[in-house]
Parts: sequence; C-alpha cells; structure tokens
Amino acid sequence: MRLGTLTGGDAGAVVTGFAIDHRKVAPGTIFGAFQGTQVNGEDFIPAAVKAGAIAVVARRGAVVEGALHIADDNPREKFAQLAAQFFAPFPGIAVAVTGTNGKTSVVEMTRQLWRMAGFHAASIGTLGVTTADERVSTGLTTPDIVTFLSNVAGLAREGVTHLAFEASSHGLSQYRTEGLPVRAAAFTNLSRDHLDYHGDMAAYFHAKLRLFADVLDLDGAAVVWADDPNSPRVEDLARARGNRLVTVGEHGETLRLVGREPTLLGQGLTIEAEGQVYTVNLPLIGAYQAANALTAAGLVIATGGDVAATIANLARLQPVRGRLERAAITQAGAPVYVDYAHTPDALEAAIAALKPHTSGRLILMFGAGGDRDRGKREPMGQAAAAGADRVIVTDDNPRGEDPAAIRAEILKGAPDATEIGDRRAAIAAAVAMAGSEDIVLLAGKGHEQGQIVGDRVLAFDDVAVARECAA
Ligand SMILES: CC(=O)N[C@H]1[C@@H](OP(=O)(O)OP(=O)(O)OC[C@H]2O[C@@H](n3ccc(=O)[nH]c3=O)[C@H](O)[C@@H]2O)O[C@H](CO)[C@@H](O)[C@@H]1O[C@H](C)C(=O)N[C@@H](C)C(=O)N[C@H](CCC(=O)O)C(=O)O
Ligand SMILES: Nc1ncnc2c1ncn2[C@@H]1O[C@H](COP(=O)(O)OP(=O)(O)OP(=O)(O)O)[C@@H](O)[C@H]1O
Ligand SMILES: N[C@H](CCC[C@H](N)C(=O)O)C(=O)O
Ligand SMILES: [Mg+2]
Repeated sequence: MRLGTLTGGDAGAVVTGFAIDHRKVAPGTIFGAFQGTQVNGEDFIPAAVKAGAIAVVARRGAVVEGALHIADDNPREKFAQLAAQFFAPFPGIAVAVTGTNGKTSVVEMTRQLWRMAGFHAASIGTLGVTTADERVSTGLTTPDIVTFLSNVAGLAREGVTHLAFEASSHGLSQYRTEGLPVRAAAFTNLSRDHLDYHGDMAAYFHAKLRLFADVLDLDGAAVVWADDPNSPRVEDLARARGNRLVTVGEHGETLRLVGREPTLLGQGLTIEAEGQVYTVNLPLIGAYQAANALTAAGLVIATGGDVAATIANLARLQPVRGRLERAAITQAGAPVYVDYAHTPDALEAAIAALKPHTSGRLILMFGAGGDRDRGKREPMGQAAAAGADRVIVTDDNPRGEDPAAIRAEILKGAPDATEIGDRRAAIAAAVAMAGSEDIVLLAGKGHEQGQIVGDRVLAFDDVAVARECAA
C-alpha cells in the first residue's frame, strides 16, 4: 500500500507497517506518537524517523521533521482508522462487549454459540485470542491497536468469519480496538472499578459508552443486559442514534428471563422470545453466568442467529476458564471454586452464585491487585464480610505496592477476617478449614498463571495450588 492511498496525497512511498512504540519502527512504518500516562510518545518522534518512519500521526502541535506529519486533534483515533485500512480485510462479523464484569465470559460464550451454529468463530479478550483450535495469550484484555488489528486480520486469513472481542474501558478511551466495522455491541453492567485511571464513575461510564456512541456501526445492534440500573442510559443512546436494540434479562424484551431455577450442576432457565416460551438447562451455576449466557445469545441473535436454535444451544455451553471453575474437592468433601471476582460487585455475584449450593459455610479467600483502584478495596472487604461465613484476606498481584498495606485496606471492610498474606498458605488454610457441607471460593485471579510482585511474575495458578492443597 502507498502512503498516498492512506493520506489522500500523492506520496508514493510504500507503507510497510504501523507502530506505536518507536522501538518497533522499521523502514516504511507509520508511527503513532501519543501522549501516554507514563511518557509522551512525541518525545520518540526523532528516533522513530531515524529508524525509518515515513509518516507520524501526532497532534497538530507536535514537531515532525524528516517524515510526513499526519496531524490530527485525536491522533489515536486517526491512527486506528489508517491502520485499519492497512490491515483489512477482517472477519465479516465482529461484535464487541463492554461492562465492568462479564466481558470475557460473554465473548467466550458468543464464540461457543457461533461455533455450535457451524461458524468459524474467534474471541479476543483477557483470555487471549481464542479459536476452536487454540488460545494464545496477549497479556492485556484489549491489546494495543497494532496488535489488535493484526490479530484480527490474521484471524480473517485463517478463515474466521465471526469475531467477538472485549472492549475494556482503558481500551475504549485509548482507541485500542477501533477501525473495523462493529455489527453489534453489548453492555453487561456498570459498577466500581478502575477509578485510579478514570477518576470518577461518570468518566468511567463515559469511556464505556464510547462503544455505543462512536464505535458501533450506525446500522448495527445494541445488545443490553436490561437488569442493570445503568442500562437505560445505554438503551436511550442506542435509540437516539437509531441503532437496533436487543434487550435481555428480566426486564429484557428480546429475550425475557421469566424463570431461573438452580439445579445441582446448573440452572433451568425459562425465556420468553418472540411470543414463545422456551426452557433450557444451562450447565453453569449462578445468576451472573445466566446473565452472561443470555447476553451472548443476544449478540448471536443480533447478528442473524436463529432464536430457537441459539436458546437450545445454551444447554451445551462449556465453562469459561477461571469463572466459577470447580478446581478440586477437599478430602473432607468440600468443593473448591476458583473465580475471577476482583471488584465488590463481582464478589457479591460470585458469593450469590455459590450460596444456593451450600448447606454449610461459604469460605472465601481473596485479595486485591496493587497499582489498581484503591477505593474498591474496602467495599470488597464489606462485600466479603456481608456474604461469606469465613473470610481469609490474602495477596492478589501486589505489583509495585506493599502487600500488607493492600490487605489492611481490605480489612477495614472485613475486620473479622483472617489475614494470611502468602496466597499458597491462604489456599491451604481455606481448604483445611472446610468441612463436608462447606464450599471454598478462591477469588480474584481466575485463569491467571502468575503472581505479579514488583516487576517480577512468579508462576502461580489458583487451580493448581487448590488441587495440591486438596490432595
Ligand atoms: C494505563 C494504561 O492503560 N496503559 C497502557 C497504555 O499506555 P500509555 O498510552 O499510557 O503509554 P505510555 O507508556 O505512557 O507511553 C506513551 C506512548 O509512548 C510510546 N513509547 C513509550 C516508550 C518508548 O520507549 N517508546 C515509545 O514509543 C508507547 O508505545 C505509547 O504509545 O498503552 C500501552 C500500549 O497499548 C499499554 O501497554 C499500557 O497498558 C499498561 C501496561 C497496563 O497495565 N494497562 C492495564 C491497566 C489495562 O489496560 N488493563 C485493561 C483491563 C481492563 C479490564 O479488563 O478490566 C486492558 O484492557 O487490558
Ligand atoms: N454479569 C455479571 N454480573 C456480575 N458479576 C459478574 C458478571 N459476569 C462476571 N462477573 C464476575 O466478574 C468476574 C470476571 O468475569 P469476566 O472475566 O467475564 O469479566 P471481565 O469484564 O472480562 O473482567 P476484566 O475487566 O477483568 O476483563 C467473574 O469471575 C465474576 O465474579
Ligand atoms: N483486568 C483487570 C484484572 C484484575 C485482576 C486482579 N487479579 C488484579 O491483578 O487486580 C485489571 O487489570 O485491573
Ligand atoms: Mg475480561
């Protein structure tokens, strides 16, 4: 592709790639110079040009010498649009999911439902890039725009026609997942998280709403979990913009959840759709997993899926890695569940999911990540103290913070909890404490394979440690 094709000018230089990190610039690259949270990417423009950048997308005020300056008030957005032209074609149907909790689960379930319908489907999110054949981790929920678009294009080359991806609030506010047509966008819920980055709830919600205000195709569908107090805002936005609206949940109109009966290993759902009543046995426990399954079904239906077949396929959903995953049974006979709850609302949801399944005590072990929203720690403690019968506060990923200080902030909300910093010792204690009627819930790290301490990642897997402790 020639530079002029992208910029509308007559520049004939051949574009060889895109980069947002000057260390990845090669001759022929278009470099995106963005002002970040850590450093100002504009400082690296001279180095990028030296390395062979032929054009630089940057603010009007930035100084670019020796390469074409593609100036824009919103360089991240401009860069995404140009890079998308370079990387296209993409899978014919792409859908995006935002919300505080449930994104990973919804994209994974959407992928599974599409596959059951016979499509070559993939998902991108916290679990990495997942297809029917493999899963490759990317490290972030929403990788940087270059990685994202090149992955999406790679999937299309492999024959993937249907893609579901997570649009995190960080990703949305940094235009990390832009450029490709989005046929449907889903909203799961909004509760406290990431206020270290966004400042307040209004700014956090605003970042998420970008998916519906800017990213979703004008003739695409908005799929909304209708039972969240914030859902009407999303619905109003979709109506005002003329998007098709697909609502799911007890207050939903497209898929109305009229009954939910927990069973031993799952739940029976009664769903009203298009004037018909359907019943299906979802093989996953917890109201939150039913919500995510219905949202996924909404996305599939919004992109042309058959209503009856999609609802019937819910009976064949496989568990999502690290989300209420049953890791082990203790010697006393207590099941040990691993879940990725790392917000107050998610802890509440995970506790509520397990409560109907225990006749004894719910023993909860969790911590909170360092260098992340500090204000959620005390409410996480409160949610734990209110819902669980025994609470152990331990370390999650301390990152650059003092782990004892993180625990102390959680303990303000759960003063009666036991404090065991070492996560392995805490898991061992929870397992040892459980009697035959009890349930153990290990929350916060889900599928994660490492514990981030300082700038080191130490191998750690809650599921594996639970199995060792229960053996
Ligand atoms: C706070 C945050 O979101 N940071 C992300 C963001 O960084 P930034 O734009 O602030 O970048 P910066 O480090 O200040 O650098 C500015 C610019 O200079 C460039 N640069 C920098 C150094 C250099 O030597 N040369 C150079 O060119 C950088 O590539 C960047 O474009 O863009 C980077 C590249 O895309 C990301 O790697 C980085 O993620 C950091 C590592 C991170 O921890 N992010 C977490 C908080 C995150 O994004 N999490 C969400 C999860 C949310 C959820 O699921 O709940 C996610 O989507 O994964
Ligand atoms: N619909 C929901 N309502 C409330 N809590 C939920 C919901 N879905 C998931 N959770 C809780 O949030 C945890 C994380 O779920 P999931 O990974 O699907 O969300 P996510 O939005 O992708 O999270 P992240 O922001 O870390 O990527 C689950 O383990 C569960 O505890
Ligand atoms: N996507 C979330 C994951 C948090 C998981 C938890 N284990 C932690 O480290 O806080 C984040 O980056 O905030
Ligand atoms: Mg996720």
